[in-house]
Amino acid sequence: MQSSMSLSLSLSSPLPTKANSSTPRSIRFCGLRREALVSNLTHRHRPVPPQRIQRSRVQVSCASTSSSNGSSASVKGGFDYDLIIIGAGVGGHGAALHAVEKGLKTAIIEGDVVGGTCVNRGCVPSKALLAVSGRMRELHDEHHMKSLGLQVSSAGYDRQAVADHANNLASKIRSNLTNSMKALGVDILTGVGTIVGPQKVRYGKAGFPEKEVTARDIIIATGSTPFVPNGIEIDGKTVFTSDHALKMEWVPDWLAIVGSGYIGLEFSDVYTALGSEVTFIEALDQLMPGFDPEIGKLAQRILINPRKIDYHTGVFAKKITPAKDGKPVQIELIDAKSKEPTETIEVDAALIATGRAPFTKGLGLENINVATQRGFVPVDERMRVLDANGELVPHVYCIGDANGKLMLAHAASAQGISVVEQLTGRDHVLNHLSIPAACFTHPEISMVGLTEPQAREKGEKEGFEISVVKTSFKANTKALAENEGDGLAKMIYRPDTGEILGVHILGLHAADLIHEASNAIALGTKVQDIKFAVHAHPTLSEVLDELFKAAKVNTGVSVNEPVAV
Ligand SMILES: Cc1cc2nc3c(=O)[nH]c(=O)nc-3n(C[C@H](O)[C@H](O)[C@H](O)COP(=O)(O)OP(=O)(O)OC[C@H]3O[C@@H](n4cnc5c(N)ncnc54)[C@H](O)[C@@H]3O)c2cc1C
Ligand SMILES: NC(=O)c1ccc[n+]([C@@H]2O[C@H](COP(=O)([O-])OP(=O)(O)OC[C@H]3O[C@@H](n4cnc5c(N)ncnc54)[C@H](O)[C@@H]3O)[C@@H](O)[C@H]2O)c1
Repeated sequence: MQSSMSLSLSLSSPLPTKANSSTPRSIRFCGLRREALVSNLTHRHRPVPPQRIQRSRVQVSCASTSSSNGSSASVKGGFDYDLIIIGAGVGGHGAALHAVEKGLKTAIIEGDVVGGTCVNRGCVPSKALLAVSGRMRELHDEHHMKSLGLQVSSAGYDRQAVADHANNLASKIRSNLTNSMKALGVDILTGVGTIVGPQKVRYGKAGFPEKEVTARDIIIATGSTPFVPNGIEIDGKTVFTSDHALKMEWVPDWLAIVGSGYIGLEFSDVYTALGSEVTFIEALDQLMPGFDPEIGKLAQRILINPRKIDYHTGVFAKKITPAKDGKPVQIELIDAKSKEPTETIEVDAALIATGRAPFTKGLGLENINVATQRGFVPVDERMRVLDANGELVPHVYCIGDANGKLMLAHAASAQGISVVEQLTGRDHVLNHLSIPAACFTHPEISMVGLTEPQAREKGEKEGFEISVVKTSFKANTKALAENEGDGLAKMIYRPDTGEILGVHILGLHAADLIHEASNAIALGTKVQDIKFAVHAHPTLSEVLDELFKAAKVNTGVSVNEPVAV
């Protein structure tokens, strides 16, 4: 199990960006327009030979047409396709759309439903539930309402209608994704895909004859499933994972959440808003160990302490037994270091949020001499798959959760686009340190780049100083108008060069605010330049404006200083 936060640390490379103005405008993926994804691309490019810049002539529309491979390109080398993608989650979808746009004859193989984890069991339904919890929280906050001059009689909810909202949203986005691929001419092949040899994939559904297809290049995009530690028995009713929780079949009075990462924290926001009491069980010594420690502490003050949440840290859930025969769920805890039993707690239900495991079984990796590492497919910085000897496997790439680099939807998609750029003649390395992440609690938490301890460590190793600046939401007019002054933004940067190393935000709409910082990192924009960018007043974006303006950079060169007129 790897957290995205810890994984992001080892990655670095600079990243300027070039937006692609001819990207179709009407396709949406998990709320992100395609051009937004493309604009996260880069760099280190060599000129593309003109004959390779073929564009699909298929017009984008959301009409549901059967797929007929709209790409005008014929496949060189006698292959059925230029590109086969195994897995139609957000990573596969992003890669497929970019591939047809680049003129590649493309097929995508899906063994279950289009959209994968994010659309069906992840980002999409969880954000629908979080939209409900945000409103419930606000309506129940009498003090907040009174200070705005509002009077609201007690707010309630209809559990089934809440569940339907999440489910309907997933269906809608799933059908948008499917239609966008069909409209662009991606062949959607149904069945579980297995690599049977170089450039050859077999796929099929149980009860149907299997088929074989060939392609010049293959992208593995098979994603992940919930990781459940040994000793924990899942019954899907009283002991469950996020897959079950998203169906919102019931709201337990007392819920234990094992793991205080993204999933644990987001679900604690949902369940406490709907009336549950929550007990966190976290193996590490503090809650939310993946966040910048200062942001983690503040998150504890805002998101944990005032709510009906208690916690046990430094303990493992060694054994969990579902409720049965009138007995509640039993959770046996052991000390994370000594492994000695500490206590057994009894709750109504337990949500297991202990990370994700790569979904790579049955993929036939042994047929191309690839040995997984704890299930993850080993790749280099260009997502090219490495074999058991550490050599590149020609024509095979792996993107998204299955490679474990950064388990986020937009990272999977950006990796897919990056691979297609390489396949169509432009060298490309994605800067993972420019990829933002967000936790959609109320208020939200977001981050990009290094945490303060990581930046300090890097500075010590590489011999540079770091500086930190902070701004509070309490000084922001818009936040105060909303009566949402709780929050902090901090930036870690190099005072000698103005390079932005990391930005962390906790506060209203933090997930949206982070993009100014992530784009600055992606584009290599320095603090001394961005501090002169103008922000509309009164907006939350002024929180970042204040942050940039508070930074003190001394490059020894005065050309960037403002000129008095
Ligand atoms: C509760 C929850 C909330 C989340 N919220 C967010 C969020 O807000 N923001 C965010 O960025 N990320 C979020 N994530 C993470 C995000 O869902 C994943 O990072 C993302 O889905 C990974 O995309 P992927 O394309 O790599 O894999 P997946 O989305 O997992 O897709 C893989 C697809 O491959 C298919 N497949 C697997 N094996 C085969 C095979 N052999 N043949 C054919 N098909 C196969 C699967 O059926 C699946 O459809 C969340 C995750 C969870 C669980
Ligand atoms: N908003 C988002 O972007 C979002 C939301 C949900 C999920 N995700 C993605 O899904 C992935 C999985 O999320 P997650 O929260 O399950 O994983 P995570 O890695 O973020 O957190 C898991 C936590 O569980 C703890 N843990 C592990 N085993 C334990 C045990 N036996 N007992 C007690 N604690 C234990 C770990 O120390 C860690 O803090 C993440 O990597 C994230 O990228 C993203």
